[in-house]
Amino acid sequence: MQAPAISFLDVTRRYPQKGGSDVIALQDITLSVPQGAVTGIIGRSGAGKSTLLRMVNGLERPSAGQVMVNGRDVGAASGSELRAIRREVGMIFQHFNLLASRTVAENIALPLEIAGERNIAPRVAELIERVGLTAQTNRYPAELSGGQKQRVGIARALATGPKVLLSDEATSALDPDTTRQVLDLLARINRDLGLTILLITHEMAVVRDICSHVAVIEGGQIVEAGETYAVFSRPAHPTTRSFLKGVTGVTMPQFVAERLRDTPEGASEAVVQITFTGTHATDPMLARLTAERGVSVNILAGAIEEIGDQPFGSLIVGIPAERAEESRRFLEEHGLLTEVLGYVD
Ligand SMILES: Nc1ncnc2c1ncn2[C@@H]1O[C@H](COP(=O)(O)OP(=O)(O)OP(=O)(O)O)[C@@H](O)[C@H]1O
Repeated sequence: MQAPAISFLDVTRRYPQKGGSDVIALQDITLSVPQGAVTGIIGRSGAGKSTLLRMVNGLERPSAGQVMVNGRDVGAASGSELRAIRREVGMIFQHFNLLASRTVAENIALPLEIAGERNIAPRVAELIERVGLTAQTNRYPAELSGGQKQRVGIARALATGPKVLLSDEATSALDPDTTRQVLDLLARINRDLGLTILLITHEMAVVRDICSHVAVIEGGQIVEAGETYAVFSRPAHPTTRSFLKGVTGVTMPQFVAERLRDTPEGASEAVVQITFTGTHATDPMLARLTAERGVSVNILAGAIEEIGDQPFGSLIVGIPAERAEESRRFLEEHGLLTEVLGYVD
């Protein structure tokens, strides 16, 4: 197996407080970020996301443990070694951090100038084309939309040819359409350049849309991590479940919600949510349930999305109450996930 692009090994970060106990921003974090993948770290405000991200380019150092980037120990690096790591790690920001007095081209050229590169113009032109800003080459940041500013940020981060791109809430200041476009651009860059992307976000929709892997952080600890489709289909931690509310799957139709109750006594149907991922998504399991077991299934709502490159389907169905348990077992045995949401008369 390929070595991870980034590994956090038992990383703790404490901030000493004058006259008080330390703030523990991160505690015993162990996490691998796979090469060439898009990995999302999701958490609420204050969970420790920024601290974790900033360790990858040495803006923060661990109080204990190690952060390895492409086999190099960032926490122990100094001087030229740290500069070498930083050339391999680009970063984009929520508020873009562009220089107002420089044009699009001049902002993108800046890291190349700092690195002492010559013959910068062709490289800048290529980067501008990659992010779709050729018509804006000589504009100033104040003349650009938020999405265009973030494209400049992305081109600037790519200028020195990094292997890893860090994204600090890059779409949090953008509207949903612009967010979609910027995420599409990041996904394309990940594919075309094989760049590893590590992003932090507080929105599960961002994880759903571009991350193949996800880690959920709370109170400075990773509470759940794995491939996105796996975490989405079987979220184990309550925090993950609360982040997932409304982000995937189907919403219960109003006419069902109004009649739903918790107890099965005397009910005619059980209302069951069925989730299927990967290859199971296209299996005609409901048809088989009817054909093989003679159970008639009443489809109430459904949606199929793509999560982490895998089909991810959710259905809400009505199943005759007295056959519900047997039907659930049948579906689970064939790799689908089921949950009884309630009962209707
Ligand atoms: N320099 C510092 N000194 C003291 N405490 C700090 C410092 N930086 C961060 N912290 C604390 O560490 C914890 C984690 O902060 P961090 O900024 O990493 O969280 P976050 O998840 O990125 O939050 P947000 O989304 O609000 O930026 C918080 O409790 C924060 O107050």
